[in-house]
Amino acid sequence: MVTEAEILKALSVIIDPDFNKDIVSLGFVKNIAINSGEVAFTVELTTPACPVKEEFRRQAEVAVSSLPGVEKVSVTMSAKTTQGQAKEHLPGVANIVAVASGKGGVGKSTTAVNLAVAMAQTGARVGLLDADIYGPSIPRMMGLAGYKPQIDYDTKTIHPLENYGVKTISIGYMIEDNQAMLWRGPMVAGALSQLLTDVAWGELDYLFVDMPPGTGDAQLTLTQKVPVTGAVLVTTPQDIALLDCRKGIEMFRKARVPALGIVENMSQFICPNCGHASAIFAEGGAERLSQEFKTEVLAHIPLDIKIREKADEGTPIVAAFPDSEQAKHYTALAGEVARRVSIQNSRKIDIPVMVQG
Ligand SMILES: Nc1ncnc2c1ncn2[C@@H]1O[C@H](COP(=O)(O)OP(=O)(O)OP(=O)(O)O)[C@@H](O)[C@H]1O
Repeated sequence: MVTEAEILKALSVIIDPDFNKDIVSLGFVKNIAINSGEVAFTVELTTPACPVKEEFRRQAEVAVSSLPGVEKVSVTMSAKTTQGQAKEHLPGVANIVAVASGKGGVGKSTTAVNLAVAMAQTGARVGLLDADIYGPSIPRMMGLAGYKPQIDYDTKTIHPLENYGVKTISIGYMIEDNQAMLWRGPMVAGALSQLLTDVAWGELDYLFVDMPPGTGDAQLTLTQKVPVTGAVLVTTPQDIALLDCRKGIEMFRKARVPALGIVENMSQFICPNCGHASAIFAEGGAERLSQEFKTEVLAHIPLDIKIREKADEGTPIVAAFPDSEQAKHYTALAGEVARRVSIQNSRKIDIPVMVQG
């Protein structure tokens, strides 16, 4: 009969490319059960959104099936998301990921919503906090406009609203349209602090924070109040957007928040009639920026009418058409973000946080 040691030896040829180590040394192999010729075990990854999950399963099956005496192999794939330092400050939240842009209107909220829903579709527990206090668009994009969250005044807790598997909170749920437009810095900081600390998120693997554009009060509040695992920077390929994106990366760097990578949105125009892709703006800018800052381009999202229509209707494209070409970009992006978060956490860099109040 095959032994546990033989199984582990066979599985130790499988290398996780992100950590550059084999899955046995990484402690991913669990619950080995041997019943004469039948072998079962679990491979526990660092995120349910692992882009190479199925490849790991296949390799594990092949490796163990080739052992003498093994007739049947069943591999269970599971995941335990690695923890950033958020948990100490927001109990239950494993990682906070900021979705930011230097410039307004580049599609940051559209990206944040589709990324959050795509991540939830992998089985991860996901929250989305709308930190765009002046112009909250999450309620509309998540199909939750007009809904009000339940607020428990005794315990000072706000209960998030949920749609498409994502828990969300936004100042837009609590105030009438455009009321916050006239708020000043301290009010913005106060409102955001409250959204950061008083929401009953429950257990989350990823809390995405849709930031307002630029490098202002909200960015300061977020990075000073809670430990952010990393930032996803959204830009369009235009020079001016890239220039502002650079400022965004620099701002997060100063706050000791690493850039997980860049999303180039409206990369190419996809003609709704013939499907032809044309690069309206210059190409290669996001790549140059990522090289300069030693980060990665996580996705190129096309300028596509369906993406806009679905966002406006309150059904993000990944929820409306999960198998579409457009949705695949966001699903791949979710995998890349999850990957970068796992890598970031494995580095165990001590990100000092200046926690205030
Ligand atoms: N890839 C895309 N294809 C087509 N339309 C898009 C795409 N990304 C975003 N849009 C559209 O562009 C407009 C601006 O997008 P969005 O509101 O997400 O930008 P933003 O950067 O969050 O803006 P703000 O700075 O106001 O917060 C919206 O109408 C949205 O539907």
